[in-house]
Amino acid sequence: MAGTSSGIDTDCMTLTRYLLAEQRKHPHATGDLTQLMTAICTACKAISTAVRKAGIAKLYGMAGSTNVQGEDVKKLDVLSNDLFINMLRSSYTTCLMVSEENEKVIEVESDKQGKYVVCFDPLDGSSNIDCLVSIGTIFAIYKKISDGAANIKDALQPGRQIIASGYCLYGSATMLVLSVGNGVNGFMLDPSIGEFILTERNIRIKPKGKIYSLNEGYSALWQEPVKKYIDSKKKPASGKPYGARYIGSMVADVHRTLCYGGIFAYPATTETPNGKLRLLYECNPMAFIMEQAGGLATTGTGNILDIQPETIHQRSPIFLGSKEDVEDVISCFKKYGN
Ligand SMILES: O=P(O)(O)OC[C@H]1O[C@](O)(COP(=O)(O)O)[C@@H](O)[C@@H]1O
Ligand SMILES: [Mg+2]
Ligand SMILES: [Mg+2]
Repeated sequence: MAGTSSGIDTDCMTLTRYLLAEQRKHPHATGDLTQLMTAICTACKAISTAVRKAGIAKLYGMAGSTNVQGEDVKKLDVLSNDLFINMLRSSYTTCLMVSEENEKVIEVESDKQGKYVVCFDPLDGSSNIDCLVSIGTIFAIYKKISDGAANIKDALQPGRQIIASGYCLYGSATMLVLSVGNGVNGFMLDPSIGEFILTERNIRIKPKGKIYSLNEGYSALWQEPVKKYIDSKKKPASGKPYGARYIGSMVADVHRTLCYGGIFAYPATTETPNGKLRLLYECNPMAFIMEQAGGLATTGTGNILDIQPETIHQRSPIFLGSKEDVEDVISCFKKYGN
C-alpha cells in the first residue's frame, strides 16, 4: 500500500477507481456495471448516514413515525428500500429488481432499462436496529438472460450466474465488501470525503476457524446432523472447544466469519424445514463472497450456488465459512442424515 512517512495512506484507491481499473481489463465492457455499482454505493452511503442518524434520533424526539414538525419519518427499512430502488432505477443499467421488502419483482420503466438484474436485502438484521447493533445491506447482480422483455426467469437464476455480489456493513465503521468474480475486496467508507476506500485487498478466509455461529435457542428443533456437528465443536475428541458468537444480523455474523474464520449457519428446524434466510438476496450473495474468498457454502447436502430457484422469496438452510469447517458439516449430513 502506498503511504507517506506520516503513515497516512496516499494510494486512496476508491471503489470507483477500482471498478474503472477492472473495467479496463475487459476491452468490450460498456461501463454499465461500474455505473450500476456506483448507484449501489450511493444507496449504501445514504443508508449509512440514515443508520447513524437513526441511532441518535431519540435525542431529538424523532424516533416515532412523526417528527417534532409533525412530518412523517420513514422507518429505516422502508427508507433503505426506497433509496435502493430509486438509485437502481435511475442508473439506466437495471431492468428487474427483487427486494426482500417487495412481494413481486420490480420492473424498471422501459425507457430506463439496462441489462442487469439486482436482488437485494436493503436492510438486514432489522431486529437489531432499535438496540444500536450492527446491521447491513446485501446484493447480488445478474445479467438478464431472456431475449425479449425482462421477466421472472431473469430473476430466478442460480447463484453460479452471479456477476457481482457483496454487502455493506453498518458497524463501528461502514464497510462494503465486494466480489466481481475475481476475489473479494473490502472498502471502508471515509465519511469525511464520502468515498469507499480499498482497505482490505484480496480477502481470504482461513481454511479452518475456531468459532461457530448460529441461533442455539432452536437447538431442540435441529436435525440430527446439525446436533452432532455442534456437539463435536463443544466437546471435541481432542483440542479446545470452539467459541460461540451470534449477533443475529447475517451481514455482521458473515463478516466476522470472513475475517476470523469458522462457520455461520442458519439451519432447518422441525418448524422451518427451509430455515429462515432467503436464497436470492441473503444466501446466494453471501455464498458467492465465501467461495471467492476460498470458503464454501452448503445447504448441508448441496452447494448453495447450484440451487435452481423456483420462487423469488424462497428460503434455504445455509452453512457457510471456512472450507474445512463446512466440509465437516457436509460429512455430518452424509453420516447422520436420512
Ligand atoms: O432471530 P433469528 O431467528 O436468529 O434470525 C436472525 C437472522 O434473521 C435476519 O435478521 C433476517 O434478515 P432481515 O432482518 O433482513 O429480515 C438475519 O440478518 C439474521 O441472520
Ligand atoms: Mg435479511
Ligand atoms: Mg431485510
